[in-house]
Amino acid sequence: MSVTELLSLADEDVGHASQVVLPRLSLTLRVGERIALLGQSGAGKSTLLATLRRRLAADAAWCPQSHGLVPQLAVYHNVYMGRLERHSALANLWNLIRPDRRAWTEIETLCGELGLAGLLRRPVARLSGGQRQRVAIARALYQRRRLFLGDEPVASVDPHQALRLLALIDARHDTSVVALHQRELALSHFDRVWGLRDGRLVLDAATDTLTLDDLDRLYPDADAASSAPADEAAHG
Ligand SMILES: Nc1ncnc2c1ncn2[C@@H]1O[C@H](COP(=O)(O)OP(=O)(O)OP(=O)(O)O)[C@@H](O)[C@H]1O
Repeated sequence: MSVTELLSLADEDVGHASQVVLPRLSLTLRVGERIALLGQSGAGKSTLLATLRRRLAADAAWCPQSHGLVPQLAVYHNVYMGRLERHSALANLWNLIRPDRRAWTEIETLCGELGLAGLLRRPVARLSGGQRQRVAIARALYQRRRLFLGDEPVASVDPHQALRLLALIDARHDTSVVALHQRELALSHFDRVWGLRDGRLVLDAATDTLTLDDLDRLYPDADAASSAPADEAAHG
């Protein structure tokens, strides 16, 4: 593997214990790349991210699709969980009762940048969907890793906010792989697209060589919709 490669898969079966989702997958992730991972629901984006996460655990900050937040706990504690494993159990327990001052200051700054100022004490259960998403991003940023792996981390925010959040992610990571459904965002913000369809990586290309039509081909439902009028005409 070259020094600029973070990971290389060569003809590997990627999937779950009970099911191979992406058979004989080959791809390379290089340092410095910003990759948009596209494909219709069920194409295998989360499965591939889980594999990257397993292989690159020490380098990877992880922002899961389900957010993985603890609703009863405050924003501060949820973000703090990003670094739980770096402290002793006793320190973590004590922090629950009396937040560590340095961690509080750092998380307060981070949350301010993410538009969550003033919400550190609020239980996550009392946040909006977009706010919860930003807490999940804050927890991933708090992990301080070189690589960001995100499973639809900007799915529930508006397009402007999505760009701002991605810029914050970029500022703190030299490499990222982000699953998303916004094709325009994939082309405007990322420098490479991995596109999954029918159990294969059918697209692995620089975004400046791609158009929205190229991305549309990753979605069989879009094929069906665009061919519907022709079918109707044929039957009419
Ligand atoms: N834990 C699991 N065990 C076995 N199969 C799974 C598991 N998780 C997902 N799958 C299957 O793997 C395939 C790919 O699912 P995956 O969640 O990776 O898709 P996705 O592209 O992330 O979808 P979405 O956009 O809906 O999140 C699906 O057929 C799914 O049913």
